[in-house]
Amino acid sequence: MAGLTSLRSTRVPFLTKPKPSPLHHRPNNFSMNPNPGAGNRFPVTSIKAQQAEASTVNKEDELKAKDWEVRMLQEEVAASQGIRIRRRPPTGPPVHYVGPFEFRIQNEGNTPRNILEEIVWNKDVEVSQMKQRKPLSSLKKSLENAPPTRDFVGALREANHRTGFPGLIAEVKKASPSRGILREDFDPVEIAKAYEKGGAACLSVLTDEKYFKGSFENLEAIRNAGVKCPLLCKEFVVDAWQIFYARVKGADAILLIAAVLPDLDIKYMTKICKMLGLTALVEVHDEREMDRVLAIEGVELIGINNRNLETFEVDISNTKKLLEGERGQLICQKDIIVVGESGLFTPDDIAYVQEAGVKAVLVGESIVKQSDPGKGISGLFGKDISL
Ligand SMILES: O=P(O)(O)OC[C@@H](O)[C@@H](O)c1c[nH]c2ccccc12
Repeated sequence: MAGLTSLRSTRVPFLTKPKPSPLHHRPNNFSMNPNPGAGNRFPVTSIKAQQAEASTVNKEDELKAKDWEVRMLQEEVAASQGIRIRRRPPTGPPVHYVGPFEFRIQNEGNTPRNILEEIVWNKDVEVSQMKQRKPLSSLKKSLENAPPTRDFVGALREANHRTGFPGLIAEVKKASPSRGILREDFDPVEIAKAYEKGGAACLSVLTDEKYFKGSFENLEAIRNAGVKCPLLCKEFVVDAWQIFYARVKGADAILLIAAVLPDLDIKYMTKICKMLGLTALVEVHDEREMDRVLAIEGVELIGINNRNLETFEVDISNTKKLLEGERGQLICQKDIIVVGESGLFTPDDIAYVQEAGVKAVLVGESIVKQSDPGKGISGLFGKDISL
């Protein structure tokens, strides 16, 4: 993100003088008349109305400029943390913009650079529309009578102790941008029940519709069908509103992606999760993201994604790489549970990530594709883990 990192050096503060406001152009006798009404060409009321109108226009312009500057600063902070995903498509400064960022937008296309960025940009629009339909105040009302959440981390630890294998988070996943449709006859409740019967400790339910063909209805239906496993809402969170929404729809845990969220967002959102009784699964893909997340107080569950969400490349040795040396030691000291995510198909794969240090795994494709997803679990572990 050279554009952002180079911002500081290219910033030329207030090179251009602020444009005079329309009020500066008023005729001399326009508003300074100490004796209004006497021989004035402009009636006083219309002068006041014009002044008021001009000042509202100025205020609006000013607010737009401030809003834009805040966004530029947020992007600068994100870039300084190595985050390559831009939260929204870049826009030029508002009309009449004068200020430190005026040389900022240069040669930047507003097409997403990769699939993750595209998903995030879409999510931003989707969430702002959903927020209008269901404002936070109404979500908070729905939560007044919500049943308590289930202990997601507790279920993983318990399964790990009981089976000697990493606790399984089995994913209810119909499709993905990298693999297309995984299963045509997709009944989310039936799949969820089969997973539970097959020994899954927790379930992950994709809720993104556009790219993963999931939905919040699926999450709600699984919750209401009497499934006891704690449920992870698998979503691209860009706004704290989504956390409240997930809780209303029956989630016990929610995904936060470090490639998308700067540290401050992760801190703030993990606090909101705690307040709502939800577990945050904070997902990382490389060393830098792992180090950022390890420096945040209160994170108890970290997922290592073996899939690069920008390129779709899958490499399960990523889990091992990120748990080697001091990072692994720090994770042990902090008693953090690590989840090995994506690309796990065989008992050997499970043994490999377990050896690397994970206490849990997140698996979708290899089990959802089986005609009986419950039996798919025995195939994955090489053993029936339901007993
Ligand atoms: O189907 P797989 O390769 O077993 O992967 C499951 C899960 O790890 C993957 O769906 C996933 C991990 N992190 C994500 C973030 C968003 C969407 C999807 C994901």
